[in-house]
Amino acid sequence: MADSAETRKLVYLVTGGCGFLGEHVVRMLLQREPRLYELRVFDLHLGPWLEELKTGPVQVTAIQGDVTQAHEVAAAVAGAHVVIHTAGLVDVFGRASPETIYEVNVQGTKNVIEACVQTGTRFLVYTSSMEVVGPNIKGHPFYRGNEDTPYEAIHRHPYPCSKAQAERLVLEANGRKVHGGLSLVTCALRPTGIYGEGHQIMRDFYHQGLRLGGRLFRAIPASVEHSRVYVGNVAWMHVLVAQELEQRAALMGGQVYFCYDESPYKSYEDFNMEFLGPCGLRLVDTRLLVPYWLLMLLATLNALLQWLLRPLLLYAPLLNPYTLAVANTTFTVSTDKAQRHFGYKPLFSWEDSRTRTIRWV
Ligand SMILES: NC(=O)C1=CN([C@@H]2O[C@H](COP(=O)(O)OP(=O)(O)OC[C@H]3O[C@@H](n4cnc5c(N)ncnc54)[C@H](O)[C@@H]3O)[C@@H](O)[C@H]2O)C=CC1
Ligand SMILES: C[C@H](CCCC(C)(C)O)[C@H]1CC[C@H]2[C@@H]3[C@H](O)CC4=CC(=O)CC[C@]4(C)[C@H]3CC[C@]12C
Repeated sequence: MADSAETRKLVYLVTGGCGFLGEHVVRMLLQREPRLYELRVFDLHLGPWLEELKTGPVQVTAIQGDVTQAHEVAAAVAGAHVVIHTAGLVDVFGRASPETIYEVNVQGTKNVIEACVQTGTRFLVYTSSMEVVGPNIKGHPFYRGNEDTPYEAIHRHPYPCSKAQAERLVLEANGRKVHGGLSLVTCALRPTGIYGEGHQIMRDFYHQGLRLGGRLFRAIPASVEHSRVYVGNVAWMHVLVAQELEQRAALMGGQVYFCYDESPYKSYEDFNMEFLGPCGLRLVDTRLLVPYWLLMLLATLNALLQWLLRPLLLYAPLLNPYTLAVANTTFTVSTDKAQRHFGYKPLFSWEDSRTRTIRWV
């Protein structure tokens, strides 16, 4: 029934559709949006897995393009009903320059907004980040906070600064008149640290553990808690928002939502052990041997080395003053705003999310 030509009439565009989150959004749309007629997947680097999706009832159009190029974005957006903008440069390790991070995350988002306005696309869902809130440069904990919790969101690092700027642009664009005279409806989703199939840092930790004889070394106190969210639930939340934006425009337009599910609050390292433990790794407590001041010193040395070596090679280890500060600051969310506004409930239980991730690692 859902496959009849009359029910399939919507065109969706997913920017960054070949990334870790983007691929899950693309697959979720194909599974859970019966009104889909065409799905445009826009990315700088297209994945070979897209080919296998082209045989189904939905027209899957792969578009190799760059969000920093306004004309490429406008061509991809033209005729789309909904844009899900996940493309971004996720870099907290100093791999890219601050200018490039701004170009992709801020200018790229401006281009997406302007393309919607020019071409008459009315619904825009933006993948923001918890990082637009915190942890802030003062290392203040954010404990079981929600979208209305007061918090000093002050940042210096280019990644959170660029995400915050882009999120503001998206929210301010809500209500703008698009081509044809109707209003643009926008909203932003703020995932906490995402995990699941395709999470590259998890694989890196796994390989690092193997190299160290099946051990990883605890650097951060177990009492520092983080919220984490399964990629399938983040994708589901994007799909649900996209589906509900039209009917609930007055309520949801211009709003932000944290992405949450039933994943337990744990330290970054203990949480990773939920998956790496069953894969044969163990976490060794060396915190008494490596005190925080020594870690900070190592992180600062890494930053200095990165700067010194930059003319010769790219040195970008996981540990730097910023990642250490994020890993060492409690950031947990507790909210039901997405449930109240558009009926979100996690699609995957914690057990499911854990099993799927372990299988992937
Ligand atoms: N990974 C995480 O824990 C979190 C990620 N986010 C946000 O989610 C979004 C997706 O992140 P991930 O999937 O983790 O990253 P990712 O790096 O796996 O995916 C980003 C995608 O965007 C594409 N892209 C980058 N620059 C582009 C450009 N100039 N033009 C077109 N496409 C471009 C990349 O090729 C990639 O496929 C990002 O906006 C990120 O800020 C938010 C919170 C947490
Ligand atoms: C890589 C960090 C852990 C290494 C710490 C060390 C070296 C002491 O073991 C990761 C700790 C927290 C992560 C970030 C957090 O989950 C929030 C994020 C949100 C985003 O939008 C993008 C990714 C990230 C910044 C994420 C990046 C890795 C950590 C810093």
